[in-house]
Amino acid sequence: MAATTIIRARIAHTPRDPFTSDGALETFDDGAVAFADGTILATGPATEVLRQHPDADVLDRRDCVLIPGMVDTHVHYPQIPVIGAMGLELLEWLALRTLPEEAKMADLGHATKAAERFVRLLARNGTTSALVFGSHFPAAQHALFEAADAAGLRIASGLVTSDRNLRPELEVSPETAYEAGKALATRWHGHGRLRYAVTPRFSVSATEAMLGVSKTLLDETPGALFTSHVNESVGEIDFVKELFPHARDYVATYEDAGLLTSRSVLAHNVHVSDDELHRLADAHTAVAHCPSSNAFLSSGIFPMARHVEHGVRFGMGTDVGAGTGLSMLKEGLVAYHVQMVREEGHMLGPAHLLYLATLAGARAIGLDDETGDLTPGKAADLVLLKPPPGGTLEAVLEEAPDWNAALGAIFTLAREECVEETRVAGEPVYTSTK
Ligand SMILES: O=c1[nH]c(=O)c2nc[nH]c2[nH]1
Ligand SMILES: [Zn+2]
Repeated sequence: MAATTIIRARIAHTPRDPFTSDGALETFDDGAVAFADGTILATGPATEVLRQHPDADVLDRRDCVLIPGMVDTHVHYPQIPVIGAMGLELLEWLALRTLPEEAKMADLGHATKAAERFVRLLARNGTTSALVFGSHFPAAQHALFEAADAAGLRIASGLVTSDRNLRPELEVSPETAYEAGKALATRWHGHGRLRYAVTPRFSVSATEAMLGVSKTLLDETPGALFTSHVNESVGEIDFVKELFPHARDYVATYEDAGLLTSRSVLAHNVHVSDDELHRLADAHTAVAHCPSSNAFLSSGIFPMARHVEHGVRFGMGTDVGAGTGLSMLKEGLVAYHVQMVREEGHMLGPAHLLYLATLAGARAIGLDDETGDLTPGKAADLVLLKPPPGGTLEAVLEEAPDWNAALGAIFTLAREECVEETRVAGEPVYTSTK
C-alpha cells in the first residue's frame, strides 16, 4: 500500500459555491490533509486525521495556511515580457506591444525558454491548473506542452489561430491551422495532465472558415476545450460588428459556428447584453473573468451580478500580460476592488475570492471532479502560504480575530513571495528556497 502523507496546517477551502449557498467556507485552525497516491483521503481537524492515519508521515506546517491549488482560467504563455505595458487600450496594446512580442515565438530557442519560465512561474504563484492561451507557432506550442508535462501541472492549451487582422507572420490559412492543431492535439491531448484547447484568437482575427475548422477539431477531440475572447472592449466589439455584419452580436460569432458548448471558456465578457447572457447560460459556456486586465487596458468593469443572476458560470483569469501578474491572490483582490467601485457591483467577501481562485475555476475548465477543493477523493493539489517574517501580512495575521480577517488579509497582501510550496497530486511542483 502506498505511504500516506499528512500535512498539518491552518486550512481553508470552499467545497461549496458562496454565490449560491451559505457556509461555503470550511476552515480548520489546526487542520490536516491526508493523502496517498496523489489522492486526498481525509481533510479535517488535525487530531481526527492523525487518529485515522496513525502510520502516516506527518509534515508539520502549522507555520503555514494551506489552501487548494489555484486555477487560472485565462493566461497567455508568450506574454510575460509585456506585463506592465501601460497607457494603451486593447487593439493598440495588441498591435504595438503584444503581437510583436508573440512574433518572437517563431524562434524555438526563445519559445523553449519562455515555456519553461512560464510553467515555473505558475507553480511559484500557487497555480496548479490553468487554461493557457498558447502560441501561434506549432513548435512553440509543442514546447509549452513539453514544459507543462515535465513540471506536472494540469494545463489545457492549444495552438492560437488567426487568418486576418493581426500580422502576416501570425496568420495562417484555416487548412494549415487545422492540420497543425490536429497534430498537436493528437500528440498531447490526454497525455498525463494535459488537455488540448482549440484556440482561435478572437473573432477580430478569425474568419468564419477559421471558426469552422475550430469546430471540426473540437468535435474530433473528445474532452478538449474551446477558448477565445469575447466582449472585451468597445473598439473590439465595433470591429467585430463590421467583420460579421449578419451576426446577432459578438457571442453569436462563436454560437453560429457551433462553438458555444459546455467545454467552451470565453475570456472577459465585460460588455455583454442580457440576451447574450441567456444564451451563454443555456449553452453552459463558462466565462473567464480577468479583472486586472480589464482595468489595465481600460476595457471596463465586469458585470458580475448579472452573470450570477443569469446563472453563467465564471472563474478568474490573470490574463497575463494585459493582467498585472500571475498571482490569483492579487487577481482576487482586484476583482473585489472593481466590484466595490461599480455602482451595481457584487459584494464579495474572502469566501468568494477563495472560491473564484479555486473551485470556480476548476468548474469553468471542467476539472472539478479532480481539483478545486480538499474533499476526499480529489487530487492533493495544495498550496502552502507563509508570510515573509517581519512583513505586513505576518503582522495582520498575528492579530486576525477570525478566518474572514485572515483570508481577507491574505488576498490583500499575499503574493508569490508568500508561496512556500505548491503540490500537484501530492508531489511538490514548487518549493521555496527561502
Ligand atoms: O486581453 C487580451 N489579450 C490578448 O492577447 C488578446 N488577443 C485578442 N484579444 C485579446 N485580449
Ligand atoms: Zn487574453
